Amino acid sequence: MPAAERIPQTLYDKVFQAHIVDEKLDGTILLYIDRHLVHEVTSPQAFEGLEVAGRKVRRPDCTLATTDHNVPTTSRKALKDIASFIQEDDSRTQCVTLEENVKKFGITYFGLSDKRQGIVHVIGPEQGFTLPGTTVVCGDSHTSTHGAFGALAFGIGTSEVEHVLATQCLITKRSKNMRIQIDGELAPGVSSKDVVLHAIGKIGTAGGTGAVIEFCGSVIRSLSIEARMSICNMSIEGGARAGMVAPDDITFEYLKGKPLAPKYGSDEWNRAVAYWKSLRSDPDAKYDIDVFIDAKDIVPTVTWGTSPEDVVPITGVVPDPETFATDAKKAAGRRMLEYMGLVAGTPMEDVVVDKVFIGSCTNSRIEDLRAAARVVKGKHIAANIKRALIVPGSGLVKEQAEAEGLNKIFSEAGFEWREAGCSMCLGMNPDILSPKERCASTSNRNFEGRQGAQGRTHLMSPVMAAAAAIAGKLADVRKFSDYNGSPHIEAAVTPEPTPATTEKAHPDERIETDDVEKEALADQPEDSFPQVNTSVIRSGGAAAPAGLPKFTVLKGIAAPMEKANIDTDAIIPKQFLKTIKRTGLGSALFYEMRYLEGGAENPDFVLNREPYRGAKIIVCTGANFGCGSSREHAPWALNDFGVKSVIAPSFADIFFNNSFKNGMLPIPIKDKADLEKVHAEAVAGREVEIDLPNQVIRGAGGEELCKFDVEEFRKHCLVNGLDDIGLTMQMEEKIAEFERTMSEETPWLDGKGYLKRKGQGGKLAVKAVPVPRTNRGEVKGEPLEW
Ligand SMILES: CC(C)[C@H](C(=O)O)[C@@H](O)C(=O)O
Ligand code: SF4
Repeated sequence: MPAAERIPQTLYDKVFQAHIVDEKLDGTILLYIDRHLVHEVTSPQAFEGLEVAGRKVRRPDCTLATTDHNVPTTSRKALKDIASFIQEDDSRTQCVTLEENVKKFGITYFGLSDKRQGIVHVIGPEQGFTLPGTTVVCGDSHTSTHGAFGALAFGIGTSEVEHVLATQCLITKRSKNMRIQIDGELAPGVSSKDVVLHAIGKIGTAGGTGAVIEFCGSVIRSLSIEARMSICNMSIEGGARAGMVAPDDITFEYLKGKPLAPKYGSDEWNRAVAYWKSLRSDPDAKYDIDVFIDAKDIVPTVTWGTSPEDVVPITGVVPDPETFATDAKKAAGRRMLEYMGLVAGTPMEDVVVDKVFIGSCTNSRIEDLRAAARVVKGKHIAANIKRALIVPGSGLVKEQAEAEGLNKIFSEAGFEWREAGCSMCLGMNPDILSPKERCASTSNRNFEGRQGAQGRTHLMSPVMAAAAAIAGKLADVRKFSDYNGSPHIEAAVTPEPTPATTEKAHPDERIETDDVEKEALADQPEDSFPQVNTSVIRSGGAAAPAGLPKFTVLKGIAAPMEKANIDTDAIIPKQFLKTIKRTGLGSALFYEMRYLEGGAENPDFVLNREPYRGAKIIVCTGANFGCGSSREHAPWALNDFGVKSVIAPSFADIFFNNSFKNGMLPIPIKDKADLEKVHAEAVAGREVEIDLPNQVIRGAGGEELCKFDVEEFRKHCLVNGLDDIGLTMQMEEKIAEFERTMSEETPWLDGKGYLKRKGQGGKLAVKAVPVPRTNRGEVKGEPLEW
């Protein structure tokens, strides 16, 4: 597959190129997907869509499902089945629905009685399902985690989940190349989480918009796979589509003996490793954005605000919003301090904590637990700590930790030792914060209400969370007597080979951290796609079902908003993700902002005021609209409310995609003067007209306010109301041909054992039965859930 190229390529270019099934004139690409992970929250509507259209899952052998977000983390000793185990109705429905779907569609599934169950981004790597050079997707934004293996891994929305289930392909575009190079040596007490929090603080939450980040440099090379996963995991918090690390001996070492990896020492293994070794950026490859970080500038880092970019060294103080660059930033900063219950100037080490959460797909792997256990060993959590939870990322992590006695160390120190799941990372299960409770958390998002309505989250590394639990307040782990001076915690055990990489510093391209540059980063042009002359866009023929209402001209009231970084947790909070339908979410749109405590409408919120109650358009002057989670519930809620178009300076990638899949039109307008014209109309309460065929926005009197860009293929689908799954299915021959080549060139990607169960249909019972072979054809005797 990896043919020699004349144009120097990055790691991302190589993996992307190797998966192109078809490319249109406008740069729209049909990309083959090797690995699809599925969980209960973002899949019900996708399976329903398949069923309604009478479609099958194309590659059950390349699809792996588990249940993680909704599951209680209490003891499973008395577990009979998921239906009787989950108390909360909607959570139960979602999990039971997944079990029905995996049976119906013949997909491998790790349920609660299977020790391989866990957070979807922990189990994929653990099983060797995630492999270098693969494309990996999941209806979940933190799919970026898998990039640690040199995979191109990214989150998708539910419509795209359906698309991949049906076709094993996705319609996409090339991303920009971004490189974050971290050189030097990490000091004791500084971990990969500090590296990524520091990087996000530097680039901002929109810094990586439209880009795939390659993490490189001597620090990355020295890190274990687990640590690399923590870094790639939070690429999404830096706004990027994905994060990647070139595979090396550390990667190969990790994969040895993994159930779904090629068998170590076999011809297939050797062939795979030879291919994987080619997955390095060419020495003269070009990056659109380059960032350089010196390891000696990184200290243990914590967040103070409600966005992952609000970071400060633990030795610092709560920042003063009055010193921020613009009025909008000052106002946002004031709101954050109020929400977080903090006073500017307070030393971070004086901030008292109520709860501690060590878990999530960022930091719930064995290495994280070992590091935290080292800090708490022989100590006890402070008297003011109401609860301290350790939630292993998977049943296998839990088992390993117990074998090492870590559970004992934690229990003796006063921590709760829980079962695997997402838990208090977003609290879709019963593990939540009470209002105003403050949490030291190893998770990845500190958005308002994320861990519980009005909960206050501070993000940090596992050793820092452990230190906070012992101190009862945010604490500098380096001050723990037996911790200071010990070697770096996440150094990989395998000796580092000397790779021929491009990892040299580019001093003249280093970026500074001020806000102006953060914005400039976010504003990098998105569409520099090469025009490759292959086939032309098909128009929807008879075989293309017209599944969506057509979008041509939209005229209506536009609601003005001014905030930057409006995240999808704010658009639709987690408690509403438990639905298995796409409709009915309109009343929950912007729930926390729209309603006061007790449920009355907040009269200050724009959508509660006339004439905006009937808004069809939102005009937001703040950048990065729709950042955060991949939940398609966000566009569903907007759509259900009646909003069909959002206009903003920039959008987060997944939200942007998800909107089009629902017949909605997100319009990025970078020109401040143009955006201000539309915003002024919205503020005046006048109607705005969006004319998609002519790509013009007009005022109420028909006068032109500005023009806008839209990709040709997306416009075509919107104007004609086309279901793009139908369009992709017309490409059957090309997809089948791609699969034939793939089976010859990368045979280790065919899930042989899984294929065996293809076609067993809906007759399977949900019970543990021994499966003689894994998809590698080896005898394992491990029970599967069905
Ligand atoms: C439920 C899912 C859509 C969501 C995501 O995409 O990130 C969740 O995992 C989260 O962390 O908010
Ligand atoms: S971010 Fe949290 S909720 Fe989302 S997948 Fe990871 S652990 Fe689960």
